[in-house]
Amino acid sequence: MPSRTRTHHSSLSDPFAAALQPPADETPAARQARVAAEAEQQRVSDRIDDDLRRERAERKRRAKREVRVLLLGQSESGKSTVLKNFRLKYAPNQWKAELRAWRAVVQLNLIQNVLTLLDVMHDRLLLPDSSPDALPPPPTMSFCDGDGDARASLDSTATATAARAVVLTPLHQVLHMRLSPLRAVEADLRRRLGAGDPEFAFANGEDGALGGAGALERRGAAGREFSVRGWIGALGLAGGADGGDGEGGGGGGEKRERVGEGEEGREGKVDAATEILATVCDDIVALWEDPGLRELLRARGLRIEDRPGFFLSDTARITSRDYVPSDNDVVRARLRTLGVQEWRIRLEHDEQFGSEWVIYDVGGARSMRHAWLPFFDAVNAIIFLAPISCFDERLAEDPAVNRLEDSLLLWRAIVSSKLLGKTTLIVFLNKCDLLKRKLQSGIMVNKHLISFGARQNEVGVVVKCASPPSPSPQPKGGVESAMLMCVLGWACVDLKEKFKDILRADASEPRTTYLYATSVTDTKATAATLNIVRDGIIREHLKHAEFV
Ligand SMILES: Nc1nc2c(ncn2[C@@H]2O[C@H](COP(=O)(O)OP(=O)(O)OP(=O)(O)O)[C@@H](O)[C@H]2O)c(=O)[nH]1
Ligand SMILES: [Mg+2]
Repeated sequence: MPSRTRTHHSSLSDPFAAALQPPADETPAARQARVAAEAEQQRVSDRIDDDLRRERAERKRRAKREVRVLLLGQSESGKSTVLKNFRLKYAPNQWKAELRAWRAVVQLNLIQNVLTLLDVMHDRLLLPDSSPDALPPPPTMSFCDGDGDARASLDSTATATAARAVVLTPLHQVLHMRLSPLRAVEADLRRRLGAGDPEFAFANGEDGALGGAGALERRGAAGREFSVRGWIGALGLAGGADGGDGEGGGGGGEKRERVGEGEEGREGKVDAATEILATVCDDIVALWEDPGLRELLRARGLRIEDRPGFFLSDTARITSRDYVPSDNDVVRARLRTLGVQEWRIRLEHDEQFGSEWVIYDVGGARSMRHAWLPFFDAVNAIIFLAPISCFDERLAEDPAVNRLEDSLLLWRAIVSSKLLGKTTLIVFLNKCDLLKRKLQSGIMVNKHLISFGARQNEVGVVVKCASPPSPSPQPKGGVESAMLMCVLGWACVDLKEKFKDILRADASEPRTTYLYATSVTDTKATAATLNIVRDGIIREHLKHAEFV
């Protein structure tokens, strides 16, 4: 056995090879067993190599099939809401399976609505004779625009005076007292949804999001906002490989109990939050329908019904013991995003190319925007959300900045980015429903947006449009409604132009860009828009991949 002898000799200078050598006195039977074992080891090793090769090839195939989309826009622009719409439309079975898990979030939103009302009353009940200065600004999430500090302070003085004129009664005191236990329920729900977990955080100004806010503001809706790094973790959803849907950015951490099931799921009984909510249902309804409180809200310029996560109109339904959130409840529920969440969505009933989508949902607050950059060169398309209803609001993180101006600045940064030169850009001019409501209440766009100054004197144009030129049909509701449609149309058309102007002036490369006026809480209309968007993205993707 010359070769063996040779190997044996070479092993003298190689301690590792020496260790692997068969003993010099190996018997034929032992040799046979050894050779068989080595062959088996080789077979296993080859199988592992094959598996890895197959996995790599599958990953490559998948990457070709995958469509990657990045959702961008300031906080509260509607990014997560678009993601929800996408899942509702294209992964309906998984969506349905998760509805129940959203119950705690909707309950938390409702309780936060109630606590905001209690805070508004609290100051009034505590300070019946206080001076106007003692009253803090209204607890809106974003700041209403003023024409500078002096004007703002005049406004707040007038607001405080009007609020002081509202009389609260002992009934308000009783309701306040009866509903106060909801503070503990709120804390409990927050804990169940992830408080104390380093992966989760509250928006209590940790990122400067509430800078410059007054005391009530800090206690108000914004201060209460709840943030999560990932729904799957917060809601205790199964997610991941089986469902073809999971989260990357926020992954890890222990699996919490399924909050949607809570104690009920484990023990067949109703959980504490649900039980307490059921017992205070009538008090919540009484408080929300109370004329005195409504007057106080009006006096303080607080339109809580326009705030994200508003559920007071659905109190009876949500506080029932067997409440399961509807599609629309989940779409309207507010859960602020932290960091970047990666969602893998396998489109149900769709086997063709483009059946796998990876959607990145990011936190939109200023302090989180640095985390967007690493995803720029990895996506086929960006859906940019610009909430156009916020023309009269200022950024929570920087009250000096108008929210609409911030969106325009963000848009400019995106179109001028060289990294995004080949990326399909889609803009959703979002929250058109809220814009319509604001215009209906008499607020004018050009009063708040400096860059719309040129339009300031063109209200006449709107008035002239009161009788729409034929052949446009007269909208239902007569001249007033026609005027409103005109204002809305004018604002949208003008804003669309504004976004296009920026694209023309600042784009790093010329490219197709799609702009849509949306209200993404309207799931039916959004489903139709998403279909068009999906087809457009796939077409662009195929073009770049040189498949067509
Ligand atoms: N009325 C109305 N509300 C909307 C619309 N789009 C989003 N919302 C609501 O606005 C709130 C904020 O939406 P999100 O999707 O959470 O906003 P986001 O951009 O993900 O915000 P961050 O996670 O903070 O970056 C939610 O309560 C939504 O239901 C819209 O078109 N109309
Ligand atoms: Mg979000």
